[in-house]
Amino acid sequence: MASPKKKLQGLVAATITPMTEHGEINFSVIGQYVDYLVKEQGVKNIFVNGTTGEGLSLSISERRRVAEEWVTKGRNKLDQVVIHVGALSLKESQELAQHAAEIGADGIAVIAPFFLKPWNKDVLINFLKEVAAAAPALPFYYYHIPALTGVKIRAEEVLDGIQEKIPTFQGLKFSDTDLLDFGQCVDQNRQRQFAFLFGVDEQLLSALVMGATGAVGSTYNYLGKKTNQMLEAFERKDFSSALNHQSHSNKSSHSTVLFCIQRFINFVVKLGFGVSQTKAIMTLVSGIPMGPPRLPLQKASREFTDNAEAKLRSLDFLSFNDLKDGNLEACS
Ligand SMILES: CC(=O)N[C@H](C=O)[C@@H](O)[C@H](O)[C@H](O)CO
Ligand SMILES: CC(=O)C(=O)O
Repeated sequence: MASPKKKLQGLVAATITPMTEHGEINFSVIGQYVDYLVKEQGVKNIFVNGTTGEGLSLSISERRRVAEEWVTKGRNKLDQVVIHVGALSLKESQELAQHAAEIGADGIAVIAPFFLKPWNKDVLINFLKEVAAAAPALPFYYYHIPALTGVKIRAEEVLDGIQEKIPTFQGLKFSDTDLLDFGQCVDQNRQRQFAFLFGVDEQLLSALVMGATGAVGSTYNYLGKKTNQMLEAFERKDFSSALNHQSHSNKSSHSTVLFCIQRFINFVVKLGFGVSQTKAIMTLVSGIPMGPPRLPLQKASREFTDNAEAKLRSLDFLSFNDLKDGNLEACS
């Protein structure tokens, strides 16, 4: 049984896997990356080898080494390190789950298998159960991301009775825009101490209203500080500040943080939000080289990186320096 440890809450950064220009993993910057998240963004939880981390584009031995590096460098600095261990091969997934336990990770998360797919909730739960059983002392999270897995089984159904099947089940990472399904997950599990982690960053405020207890996302790598202020305002039940996070009321509604976060994410979405975009933006904002993604081909992403810098520097609503310093009040 999982030890009832501290509940995972607040912001969780979906970490990028830094790479060299040749596409090899650049382990040497992970320590610096931990410090950046903690000191500059106020983010102390991470989700490793997920979508943003390109977990499914890495080899199993790379995934093991990446997980080890984050756990080692995060020791005494981070609150929780959750490792995504989903894979098409149950054996590989179990191997990664066991490995996560051995290295002292704080939890594991698993997506639905996405090639030969589970056709109903019981088949999916049985797969998740087999993975969870390989790490019987680690909190287990189901990572619901139907747009990418193609597994459209509603999360509400997956959660129904899951704790009886998976005793280590501790929460849901919900990366979908169906707020009805998300709200049902919260409502149907009120007596349980599950973590409800929302994964569509641009809709976080709406998800908080529906009962999200935290959020996992790519944008918390570089918008963590501002998003934390929104969470704090929400926590104080200060909804107008959450929506309009600013100390001076004489600014136009366009200068509000929520809308600035939204504008910024919208800008990235228009660039074609993906791992290469996230890597390029994080490199520019943090100064830590994230390199190209493993996929797609490196040349294309390097072209993108050059483009991204020019575009980021010419945003009409936010200066590059204000973005870097997290001064989203400066949004105009
Ligand atoms: C598909 C994907 O990568 N989703 C991320 C996490 O679940 C989010 O953090 C998005 O990157 C973000 O919400 C922007 O759309
Ligand atoms: C965003 C997220 O949670 C992931 O990259 O897996």
